[in-house]
Amino acid sequence: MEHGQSPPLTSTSAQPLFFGLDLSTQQLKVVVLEQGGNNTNIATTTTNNINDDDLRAHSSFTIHFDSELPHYRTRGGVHAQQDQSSGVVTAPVLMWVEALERVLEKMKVAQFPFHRVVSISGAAQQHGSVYWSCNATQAFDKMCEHSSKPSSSSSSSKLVEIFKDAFTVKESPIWQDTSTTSQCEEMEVFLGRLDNQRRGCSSTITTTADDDDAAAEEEESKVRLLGQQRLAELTGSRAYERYTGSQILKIVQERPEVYRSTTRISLVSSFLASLLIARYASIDVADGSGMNLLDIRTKTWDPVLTRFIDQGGQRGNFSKDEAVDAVNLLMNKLGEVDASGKKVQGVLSSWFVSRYGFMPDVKVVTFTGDNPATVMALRAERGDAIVSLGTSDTLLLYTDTLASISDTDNDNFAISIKGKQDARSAARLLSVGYLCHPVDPNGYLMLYCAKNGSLAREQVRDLYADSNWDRFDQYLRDGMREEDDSGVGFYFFDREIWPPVQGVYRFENGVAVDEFGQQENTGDSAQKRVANVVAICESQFLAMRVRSSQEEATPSPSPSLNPPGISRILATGGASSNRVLLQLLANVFGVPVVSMSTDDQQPGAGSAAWGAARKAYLYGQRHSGTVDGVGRVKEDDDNNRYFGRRKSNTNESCVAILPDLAQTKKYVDRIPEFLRLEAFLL
Ligand SMILES: Nc1ncnc2c1ncn2[C@@H]1O[C@H](COP(=O)(O)OP(=O)(O)O)[C@@H](O)[C@H]1O
Ligand SMILES: O=C(CO)[C@@H](O)[C@H](O)COP(=O)(O)O
Repeated sequence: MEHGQSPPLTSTSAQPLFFGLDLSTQQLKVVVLEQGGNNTNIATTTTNNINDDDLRAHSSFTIHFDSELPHYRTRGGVHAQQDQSSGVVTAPVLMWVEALERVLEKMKVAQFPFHRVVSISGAAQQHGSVYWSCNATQAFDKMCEHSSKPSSSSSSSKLVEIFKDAFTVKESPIWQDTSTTSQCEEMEVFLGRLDNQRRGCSSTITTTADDDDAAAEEEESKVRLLGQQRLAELTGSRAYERYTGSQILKIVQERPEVYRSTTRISLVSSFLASLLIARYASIDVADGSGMNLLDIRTKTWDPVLTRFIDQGGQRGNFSKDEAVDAVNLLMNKLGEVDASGKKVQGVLSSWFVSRYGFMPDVKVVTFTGDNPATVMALRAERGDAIVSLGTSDTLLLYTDTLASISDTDNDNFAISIKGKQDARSAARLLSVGYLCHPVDPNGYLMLYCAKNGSLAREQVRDLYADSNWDRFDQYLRDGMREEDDSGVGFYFFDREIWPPVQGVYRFENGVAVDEFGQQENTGDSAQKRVANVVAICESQFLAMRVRSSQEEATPSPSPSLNPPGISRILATGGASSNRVLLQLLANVFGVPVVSMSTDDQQPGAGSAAWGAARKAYLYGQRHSGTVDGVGRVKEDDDNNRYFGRRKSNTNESCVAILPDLAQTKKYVDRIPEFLRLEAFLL
């Protein structure tokens, strides 16, 4: 869909509607689903393989931040600090507030039937955080005052006006931020030391008596790795810069007065839900597991970690024994977690009711992260890999085990780490994380995320393919046909998550090609154009493959063609509209790729919003089902609802892209060399 254009709304049906929002990196999207009824609106002409039950697409709307809210001066929806090495990346929180109002105004102009909306849920880019001031409650109250006045569009009632003083931090740190390396280290070292103490092991860096630097370095590395392992076991992931815990710690340390005056901390998802219900909404369990603060098994905030952060980390004066009993401020600021992911957080604020004509009892169901919401949209089953090619390239694997983080023999873990090399391989092993499933209480999502996804492909397209996706596709197709498979490239325009490296490197036959010098020397050679287009896409997908199955670090005499445990990929996100890219993805993984289109005009781009609308449908209204003694729908029925009738009613085969296994063999053979070159960058 062209950004900012709305479809004509022609339906006269009175079927209920379900709203799904997605506040992603580059835009705010709304996907509206309709239950049953005549199918007269957009997205109904597509072969829509998600649309396998009573729900169909009704309409969708978008506000693109860069082009439609230019006064915030974002690029790719964000502000990156001029000094790129600082790693600071933020988004203006009021831009998100304004986007919400603007998208609803757009719907109003298109005569959207707001009165038919029954429930709303939402999704948002993960990990980003929003800091509310003590004025927030006043702002929420103001929303309710406005409702008593007749509907008006006077500037005084604009949401940005109401919320202009409601935040202590105007620029929210987002998932692309990499400025918290030292805070991550602090969190890991802290847990490593605690663990050493627990095991009665006194040999930590602080007690190393001699001044042997190498030994001290080795010791520090051991403690950190032990802490990394502990943090991963506890929260699902080792410390990542983009995760919310280290971001909060940075604010506590660098702006303690701002932290103190913050009354509540939301994720981007729970912030958006709060605007809708005009009070604080709780953090969702799946999105909350991307914070390094939530115990992934008990689904509650970890008291030791939250207290450590509240006290300013290592620079503070943490005392372990106080942790459990003391009033834990950070825990208060975070509020409750919705451990089920299915709660109705409240009803839509009367501000929206009077202004747009919603009914007064519209239910708002817990908002989640964009990746878990995509899983909701696709009804992924255990063993499915979901690849989202949005701003980030993200791979999720629906599983019921926390395999790679809990199989390590803990007591031997630290002892077996001998030096830098081992430390690097151990860190690589922990380069994925785990989130709780958005609604399955026993399910987890293994997560691998690359920061240099679509925007990096766009840069290569602009440098080597005349800023044209068709040309880019043509080069990719040409390159995929070529016999020569000697090229590997790493296009980390921004510092990558793993490996934590910034820069552009291309290798031919294992030797670095010097083409990315001081002057941007893109040249005109056709060979170079093809080589770069192919190298970025192949390397992005190879990285995804090696992360999703950790066995491939060493060459195996008889490697399997597809990564163990993955039999198909469900692809989504803006770049999944590109069939050539999906063919390459199928070839690299050696499994069929099913393209999950949810929107006929920008296929794949609306999955998270679709998943959110589906959540609104499943949990925002009464359903018939087995009811327990206190009137709740039984868990089994809840889970069946999640899976729906996907198996019996799916037509995925018509959009599956099959792998060329001869190509897959080529990629499997290349994995050891790929890993060798990747390690070389570290
Ligand atoms: N034909 C295409 N080929 C490759 N990438 C594409 C194509 N069309 C759109 N994209 C990519 O899709 C990205 C947007 O994806 P989307 O899922 O909407 O992002 P987000 O949800 O993170 O805001 C754009 O940055 C763009 O590079
Ligand atoms: O950081 C992650 C996942 O860990 C990203 O996937 C963000 O959730 C942003 O999503 P997109 O805007 O790329 O969809």
